[in-house]
Amino acid sequence: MNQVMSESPATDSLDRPVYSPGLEGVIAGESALCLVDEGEAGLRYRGYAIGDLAEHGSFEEVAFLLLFDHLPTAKELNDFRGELALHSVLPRPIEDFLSLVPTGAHPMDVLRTGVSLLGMTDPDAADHSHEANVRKSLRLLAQIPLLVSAAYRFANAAPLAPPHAELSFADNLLYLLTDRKGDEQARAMARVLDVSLTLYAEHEFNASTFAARVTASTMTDLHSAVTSAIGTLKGPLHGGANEAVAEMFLEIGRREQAERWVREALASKRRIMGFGHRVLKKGDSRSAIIQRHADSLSRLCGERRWYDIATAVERVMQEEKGLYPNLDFYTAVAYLLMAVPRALYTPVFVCSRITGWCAHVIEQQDHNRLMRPRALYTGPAKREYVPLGRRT
Ligand SMILES: CC(=O)SCCNC(=O)CCNC(=O)[C@H](O)C(C)(C)COP(=O)(O)OP(=O)(O)OC[C@H]1O[C@@H](n2cnc3c(N)ncnc32)[C@H](O)[C@@H]1OP(=O)(O)O
Ligand SMILES: O=C([O-])CC(=O)C(=O)O
Repeated sequence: MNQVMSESPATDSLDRPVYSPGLEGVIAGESALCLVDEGEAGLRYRGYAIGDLAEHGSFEEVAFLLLFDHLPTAKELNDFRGELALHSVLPRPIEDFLSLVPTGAHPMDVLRTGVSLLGMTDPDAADHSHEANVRKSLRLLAQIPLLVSAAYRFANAAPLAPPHAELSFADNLLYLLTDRKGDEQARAMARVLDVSLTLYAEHEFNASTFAARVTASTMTDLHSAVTSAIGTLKGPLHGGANEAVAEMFLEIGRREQAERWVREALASKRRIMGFGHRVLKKGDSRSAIIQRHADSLSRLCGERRWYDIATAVERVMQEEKGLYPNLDFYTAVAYLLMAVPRALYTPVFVCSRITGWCAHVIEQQDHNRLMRPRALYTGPAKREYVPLGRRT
């Protein structure tokens, strides 16, 4: 603890408890994982600038940094990759579970239940220590891409894809999601996917991470906290937005239709997915990074349609609402180019954010205080109980 916190709730000038709808602006805890700053400091993971990590690092380095507090040496990175390869296997009950999934279930729902099941089969299921939490985190990081891929392939009666231990995390994920690996386009796609995984890995007390920390603060198991987080990420105001952005691009169809589509949507009070942010009111620095990569990938693939629609939508949103794109917006352009199945966009977010969630759960439980805020009561005052037989 750097600061001494007052034990009584914060009050305003009239001595009323401070209430902020949606907890906007509320400091709800301490964390050494991520700095979200709209000023010069920008976005940093454990002190490292996001631009440096995305452009010069790899997602595996970022995952190691978040879980172990320092950037890995070459040997540590090699050992980390080896350990992930070792854990790249799904236990038998997962296969049985996939055969029971109802047709048409969303992969995020399959993932939520699948991770819950992984919690029951984890060799450290009964151990909630720091060391066990780290081991569980590594297993989840290795298992989630397999679960995402298996769920999708099972639902589409496609053969399961085995993981390739010699591939990087992003190369392997691209292969699991799209069957692509090795050629020039696939290498460029995997590089952009790697950047997007780095950008998605961590973002302070966003809704899903906060849900994970609230759950973890009861000192329950790590898989329970991750299950809470997956359910929270799924919503379209949070991680579900990346899939919704792609749906919007498909609905718009052609660049020439973008302006009219957006103006009509705004006139009918629709929210435009991929714009706005609770904290980043002057723009999301991650967006410029993924936009640059989506642009180069569009050129390489000779497919400008999605990028052109996106820039047209962005221009109208700037003019009409003064709102900036968030990370989900140009990420959808990149994933469309990679031909990632749309229902897997938010599960790909999970493949990355699992690192941030696990690091937060570990941090929460290492310095725990139960999260239990208060509510401002708005219900009726005293009411007399009327026995059932006399109620009209
Ligand atoms: C990785 C991530 O999770 S990033 C977020 C992904 N989510 C999305 O892209 C969904 C679309 N965006 C939104 O719904 C919002 O911007 C949120 C939920 C992300 C943040 O919202 P808040 O901080 O609560 O902003 P709030 O809802 O108060 O909006 C402020 C104003 O901007 C408008 N606004 C905000 N976002 C949008 C949007 N995407 N489209 C249209 N108008 C918007 C609101 O209608 C409101 O206008 P008003 O003052 O005229 O009523
Ligand atoms: O911080 C937030 O509220 C949402 C977000 O951008 C993220 O989770 O990456």
